[in-house]
Amino acid sequence: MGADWGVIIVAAGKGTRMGTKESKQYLQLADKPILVHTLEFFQSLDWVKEAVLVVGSDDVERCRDWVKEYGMSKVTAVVAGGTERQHSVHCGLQELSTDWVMVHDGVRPLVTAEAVRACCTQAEQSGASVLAVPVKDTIKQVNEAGVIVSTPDRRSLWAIQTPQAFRRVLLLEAHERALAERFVGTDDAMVVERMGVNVTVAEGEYTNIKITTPEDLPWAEFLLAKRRADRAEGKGEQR
Ligand SMILES: Nc1ccn([C@@H]2O[C@H](COP(=O)(O)OP(=O)(O)OP(=O)(O)O)[C@@H](O)[C@H]2O)c(=O)n1
Ligand SMILES: C[C@](O)(CO)[C@H](O)COP(=O)(O)O
Repeated sequence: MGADWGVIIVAAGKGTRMGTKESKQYLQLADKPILVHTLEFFQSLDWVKEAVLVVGSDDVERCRDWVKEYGMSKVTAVVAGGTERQHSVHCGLQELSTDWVMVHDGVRPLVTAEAVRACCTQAEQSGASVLAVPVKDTIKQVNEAGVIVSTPDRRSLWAIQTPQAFRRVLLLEAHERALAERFVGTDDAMVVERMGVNVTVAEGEYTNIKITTPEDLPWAEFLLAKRRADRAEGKGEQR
């Protein structure tokens, strides 16, 4: 990686689909809250110089305490997010000064350095790149009556993940425009794509799951335990 990078970790969601009283990013995964795993991961990447954490307004103080407690020296700001994920990213963007930025979901704690490196390397070449994996199932488009209306060619379908990596000025301009035009998308690539800018995909890993619904939790526990066991045997990524 030629450049210094910053990362915005968005964790201001309510976790409605998880259905727990405590928002999912604060649930325990093995020995630590999910969000702490994610923060520790980015703290460990040598090309990441700055991190901004975006959380719900009621959680800012406890997260600032965690940043101190867990020694997250790269976290330069903990700020309150907005009503939609996109608004939370916009809040985080105001706090970053690096030329290159990644946006990452706080609830994707199992991303690997190899995948993030691939995404950042590709972004430095193309200006905008996101991690993604080819879709493994046959996908159908279904209408309101439950009837299949089309079967898109699977070879062109990718499941999009984070991090999503961009030149900061590009992402800022795209977010400002989306805000002014009241466009709300489900990821950052969408706000950049609509400006007519090409966003490339970098192939990631199926294990970079977004913890979304209750069945994701035991799956994440398993993947984390396996990764730790592999590391103890000197296999896989060491950090
Ligand atoms: N207003 C929001 C909404 C989401 N997020 C963050 O964006 C990431 C991906 O969103 P998702 O998995 O959809 O999380 P939630 O919005 O919390 O989940 P749900 O849609 O089930 O309520 C999460 O880390 C979430 O905290 C955010 O920072 N601000
Ligand atoms: C950005 C994302 O992680 C890509 O998969 C996703 O769009 C996040 O939010 P969602 O609410 O689950 O769509």
